[in-house]
Amino acid sequence: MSERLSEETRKTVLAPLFSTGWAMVEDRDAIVKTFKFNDFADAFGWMTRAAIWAEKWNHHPEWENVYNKVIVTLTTHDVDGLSSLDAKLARKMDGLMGEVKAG
Ligand SMILES: C[C@H](O)[C@H](O)[C@H]1CNC2=NC(N)=NC(=O)C2=N1
Repeated sequence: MSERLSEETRKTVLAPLFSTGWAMVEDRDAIVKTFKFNDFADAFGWMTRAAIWAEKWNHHPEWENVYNKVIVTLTTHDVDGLSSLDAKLARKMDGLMGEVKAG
């Protein structure tokens, strides 16, 4: 089971994610990013890849897909805040962008 990120750890773990477009959600301990693709097929293909990792790690995103956009919010419900699993999934999602054409 994952633990909530400490103040010290979150500085080092979250800073690189903020530089790739992730941001803190205003009223909760969660991060959010909008991923944009060429079209729905690319967006859904990316979601399928991300879903396989989410299931493998038993860590699931809150996300919404509107045509070529996927708005992802990551937080760890079990600890009511951010854990290292959120950072791990965020990095994976960023990495998977290399497997589809970005819009
Ligand atoms: C019972 C199950 O293992 C847990 O509810 C898992 C499933 N996926 C999860 N996903 C996320 N994002 N946070 C969790 O705390 C979480 N917990």
